[in-house]
Amino acid sequence: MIGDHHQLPPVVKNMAFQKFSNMEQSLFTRLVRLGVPTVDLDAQGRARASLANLYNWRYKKLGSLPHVLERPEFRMANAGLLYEFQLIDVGDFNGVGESEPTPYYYQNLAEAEYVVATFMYMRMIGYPAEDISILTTYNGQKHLIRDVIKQRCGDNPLIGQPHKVTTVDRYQGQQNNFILLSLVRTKAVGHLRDVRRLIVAMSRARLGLYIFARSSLFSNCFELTPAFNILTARPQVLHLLPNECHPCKRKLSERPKDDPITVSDMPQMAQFVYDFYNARVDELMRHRGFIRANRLQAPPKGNKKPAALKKEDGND
Ligand SMILES: Nc1ncnc2c1ncn2[C@@H]1O[C@H](COP(=O)(O)OP(=O)(O)OP(=O)(O)O)[C@@H](O)[C@H]1O
Repeated sequence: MIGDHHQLPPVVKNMAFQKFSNMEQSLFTRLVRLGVPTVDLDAQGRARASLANLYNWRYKKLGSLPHVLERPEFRMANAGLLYEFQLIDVGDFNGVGESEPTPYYYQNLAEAEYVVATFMYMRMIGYPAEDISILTTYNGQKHLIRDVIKQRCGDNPLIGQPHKVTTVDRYQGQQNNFILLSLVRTKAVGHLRDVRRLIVAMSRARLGLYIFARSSLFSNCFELTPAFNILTARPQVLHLLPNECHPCKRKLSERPKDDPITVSDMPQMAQFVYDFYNARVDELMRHRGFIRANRLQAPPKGNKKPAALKKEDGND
């Protein structure tokens, strides 16, 4: 029998079966708890070793197989992005963070727009759409992200659609090269406090993981500290290198040629992506004459005008 009791258990919808018969506990967990001898696998073959550090603390001694240290795709950086993983702090948009239009149906518009803008940015610098999955911890947010995609780039053949937009729970057992993750909540940690959900969320990406969240909330949650201590050791504003194209020619360990630009919030990212797209389409038209390119809708309007992008002096 094979299983990972550090990931999420089966969903049992019947309350009596779930609580009284304890059927929420998988057979594998039951056997482990009864002291049945088990063998722990001690090497993962999915992700860059740096990404695996976000969840290997939960296992006895989880190292990495040689191919994730040696193969070129694992040695190269992610084009256009300074870091191969980052926690991006997302503030309120027009005074709103999480919202709950109906009970337990959580949404966060700032994160939805930020995630979609990042997806569009990645597409414009050459990432294949099928290499990117968008995950979130709530069904409400999944629907909101799908709506934002439809509105911003749904019918745009230059951008296309991500491989999947779904919840962490539904994505258990699946993987993709690049994962954009929205954690939604801004007032309470909610069900990410279940470390098994955190482990699933952190372990889906092979090459890049970008987490959009209210940083102060999650980094102060005791259960999540091993992962969030690593995440918060890096700056929590998105660092972009828009002159790079996918596939990246920069090694993960190499300093980029240009100084990165930092994005302070969602409206700034949305405006940047809007301008970046228009500049690219104009350039295509200049060089290739007429092309059929959709124009983007104006970026989301906040109460304040988005600030100008900042160039970082040097990079750490
Ligand atoms: N020995 C190996 N050689 C090459 N690639 C490997 C090896 N082992 C695992 N992988 C890669 O790692 C990925 C994850 O492996 P697998 O799906 O077996 O893990 P898992 O434990 O079922 O993952 P999870 O339950 O976390 O989704 C595979 O898709 C494969 O790409």
